[in-house]
Amino acid sequence: MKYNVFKTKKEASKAAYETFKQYLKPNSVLGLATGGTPTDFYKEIIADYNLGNTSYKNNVTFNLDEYVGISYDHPESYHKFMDTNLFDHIDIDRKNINIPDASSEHLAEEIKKYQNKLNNKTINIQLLGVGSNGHIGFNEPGTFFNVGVHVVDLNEETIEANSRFFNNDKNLVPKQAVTMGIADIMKSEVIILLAFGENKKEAIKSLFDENEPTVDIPCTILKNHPNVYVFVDEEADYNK
Ligand SMILES: O=P(O)(O)OC[C@H]1O[C@](O)(CO)[C@@H](O)[C@@H]1O
Repeated sequence: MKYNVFKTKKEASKAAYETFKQYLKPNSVLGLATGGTPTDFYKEIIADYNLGNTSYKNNVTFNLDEYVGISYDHPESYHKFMDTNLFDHIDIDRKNINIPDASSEHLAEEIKKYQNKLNNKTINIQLLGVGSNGHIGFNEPGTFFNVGVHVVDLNEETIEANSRFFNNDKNLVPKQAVTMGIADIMKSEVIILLAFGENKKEAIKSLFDENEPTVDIPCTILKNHPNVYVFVDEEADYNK
């Protein structure tokens, strides 16, 4: 695991983008994340695209997750998030965008479909954030490492943390999500994990301690991945 500390989220995101670009090919399959963490990273993608340095015409994307129970046009749906923060600003072909359809009435079928699509591709570069409880995607503590795409009940800590996107009202936060599983994430060739803020420090620390990976802190499975880059700001630096 390569560990990189920068003063700010902005600087760390810029450096993470440089690493991303080293691996980026015109036909790379990209695994994408949402939440507060990747926003500056997406700004870097857009800025470089606007300079004419990149094109995403032939890239395929897979998002990690989506809330169950809110529509695509809800401002906090991850479909909307991706359009607003990235897809509306680059030349990606809409038919190459994959995000779990968590609003489907046939969720079990949708999950199967998403799993099949993932099984037929290799994610070349996976972008990850991490929850303060160590979740990656929405794989909450206790999730088995061999699990694929599934519906998850969000735990209290996650609902509390994400209420900042829902007028600070926990009751408005969806209680479930569809998420790629840890098994899917671990198949990615390169993982770029970003973490910003004091509340991520413990999760980051768990990536570098002497302990074996544990389902109690899902991100610790990344110790078993051969090619992970971690970018943090000073507040999330576990050495401080
Ligand atoms: O980036 P945040 O909002 O702190 O959330 C942490 C992580 O949890 C998720 O929201 C769960 O998908 C990730 O997208 C995110 O990186």
